[in-house]
Amino acid sequence: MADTLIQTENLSISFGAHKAVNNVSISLEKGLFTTILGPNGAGKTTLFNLISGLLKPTEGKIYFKGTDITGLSPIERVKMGMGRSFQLTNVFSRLTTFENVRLSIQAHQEVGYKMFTDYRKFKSLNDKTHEILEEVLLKDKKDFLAGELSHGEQRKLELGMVLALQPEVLLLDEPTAGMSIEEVPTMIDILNKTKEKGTTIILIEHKMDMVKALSDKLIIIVNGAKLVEGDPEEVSQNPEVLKAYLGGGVLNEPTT
Ligand SMILES: Nc1ncnc2c1ncn2[C@@H]1O[C@H](COP(=O)(O)OP(=O)(O)OP(=O)(O)O)[C@@H](O)[C@H]1O
Repeated sequence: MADTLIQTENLSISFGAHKAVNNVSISLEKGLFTTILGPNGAGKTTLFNLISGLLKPTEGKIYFKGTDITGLSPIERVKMGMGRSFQLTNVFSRLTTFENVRLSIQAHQEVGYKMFTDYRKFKSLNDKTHEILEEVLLKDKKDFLAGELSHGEQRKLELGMVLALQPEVLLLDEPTAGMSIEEVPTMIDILNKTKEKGTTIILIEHKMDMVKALSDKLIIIVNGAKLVEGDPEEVSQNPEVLKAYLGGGVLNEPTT
């Protein structure tokens, strides 16, 4: 049995009278690729916001490697090894692809402008930037302004900027949203390689072909509550899950 990396215990949040996340207890294991699935408005992004610290729960606890992190800020959680993508809001469109990734590494290493006087630091930073650009398949675009990249390339850049933070666990909310169908397989490749390197990945995704290609474990959220979690094959045959997906079609069809 793999080690638990993140655990939520009876996690809830209400917006007014609406309980967007309702008493959710889940375990996210080290090394596993876990996908969180559920209908629109089920509470998946809100659950991510609670795990990454953007929202504070009304009730319940969150643990990272056994430590209670419920009261910690998002930045403190990043420093502990939790990385989350933010739907392009962190990409600087007037900097090059290369500069965006390098800045992210610099921020993580807390290296200021003084590094430009230290050649070795400068070189190791540039080498690391090249390495990440290669991982996210953007080496050829390194000198392009981020604003000139296609939407799909910007999503890869965003992923590169999160990888620059060397996270132990990566929280990805629909990383292919808005991408063309042709670009999706490259994102699947990148995520598979990231997993092979030992990063634990938690994904929110609607594209079933992608979910099937990547997931070791599924967690189904419906109406803010956990319906079921477990092995993808078993979960996708679960009668309650099929019912929640209106007759079972959704889990068996490749969708947009
Ligand atoms: N800050 C907020 N204030 C009020 N209601 C909110 C807030 N954030 C989310 N909600 C509500 O909580 C519910 C869950 O939203 P959430 O975005 O988490 O769903 P989701 O499962 O990620 O949906 P989708 O798949 O469409 O992205 C929705 O009804 C949404 O309107």
